[in-house]
Amino acid sequence: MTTTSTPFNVLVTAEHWAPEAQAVVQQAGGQIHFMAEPITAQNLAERLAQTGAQALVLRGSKPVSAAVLRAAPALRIVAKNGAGVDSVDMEAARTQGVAVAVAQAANAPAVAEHALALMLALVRQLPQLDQQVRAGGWAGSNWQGRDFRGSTVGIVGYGAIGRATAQLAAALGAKVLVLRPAGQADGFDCEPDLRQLLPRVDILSLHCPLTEQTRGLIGANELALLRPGSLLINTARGPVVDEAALLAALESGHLGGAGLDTFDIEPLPQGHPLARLPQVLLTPHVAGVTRQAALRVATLTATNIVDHLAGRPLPAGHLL
Ligand SMILES: NC(=O)C1=CN([C@@H]2O[C@H](COP(=O)(O)OP(=O)(O)OC[C@H]3O[C@@H](n4cnc5c(N)ncnc54)[C@H](O)[C@@H]3O)[C@@H](O)[C@H]2O)C=CC1
Ligand SMILES: O=C(O)C(=O)CO
Repeated sequence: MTTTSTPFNVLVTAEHWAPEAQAVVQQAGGQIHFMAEPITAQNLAERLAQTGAQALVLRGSKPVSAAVLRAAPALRIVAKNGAGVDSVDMEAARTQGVAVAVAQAANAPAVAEHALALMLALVRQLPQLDQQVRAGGWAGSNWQGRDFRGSTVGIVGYGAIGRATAQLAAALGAKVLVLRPAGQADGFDCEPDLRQLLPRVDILSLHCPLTEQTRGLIGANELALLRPGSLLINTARGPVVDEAALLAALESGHLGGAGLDTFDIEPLPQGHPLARLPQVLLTPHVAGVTRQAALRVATLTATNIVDHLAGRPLPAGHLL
């Protein structure tokens, strides 16, 4: 059992957390506090100050700004209950000596399966076929689909999720091309230049974090470099893609379809133009949320907190 020397407080940016994760914290002497939605920078700062929390469990993309961190002098770790820390001011955390940890790779298999599900559904035009049958249509042998096997899948962001997605796609017979410095990544071909990679792929799947370098990484120029009829899968973060450019590429027919789990604004506003396009599959930022992944993520997040507060080093890749 993990223990820290003194009792500590953990604030969770949600109303629930897996009981198994709570048990890990409580057995180490931690007291858990929850927060109700909506969570803003202001009420998060207030609650951190009020609870004197040493650890913050970040569920979802709640704003952990410099002001929030300044309001929490006792805080020693922000533990993301997941992978993406784009809502955390990393520079301010460094300045204040607050560690930022992720549940590295714990939801990767789930996100990879979701990305692959989006790819297959789009390649086989499942949304359109489903609608056709419901409307009384029956294309039958007049329909011609296309194989996923033999497609080239481009992977941008070859970390835990990118690697898992590449493996699943390859297992189904796709060629994989990874955006990475020359050489090979686990046997997959690599291309170091995004502009060279884009015209070589049928499906582009995004798995990089949202950073100042990746914001708008896929804009109008990049979309134009994709082959006509290509597919875009974004389970990373909405702003990695220029949403207006994406819409234009879909409406012009240059892009054959898109599978999107993440958006500029979440929840996706009602009546959003993307929701009017039949060649677009939309899911509500749930790629990483399976029962199994949620449990792995929560218990790893709890272990990261307990270990860090006890002065034990976290495994490589967990502490950013
Ligand atoms: N839709 C969902 O439910 C989920 C989405 N995510 C998103 O997926 C992202 C990736 O997660 P993991 O694979 O676990 O993270 P990771 O840290 O294991 O991998 C990220 C990879 O992206 C690479 N990268 C960083 N900047 C890049 C750039 N400019 N160009 C190309 N590659 C770049 C890194 O070198 C690293 O290999 C998260 O940051 C998060 O935004 C993560 C989990 C769930
Ligand atoms: O882990 C993450 O970053 C998420 O997007 C949560 O599902």
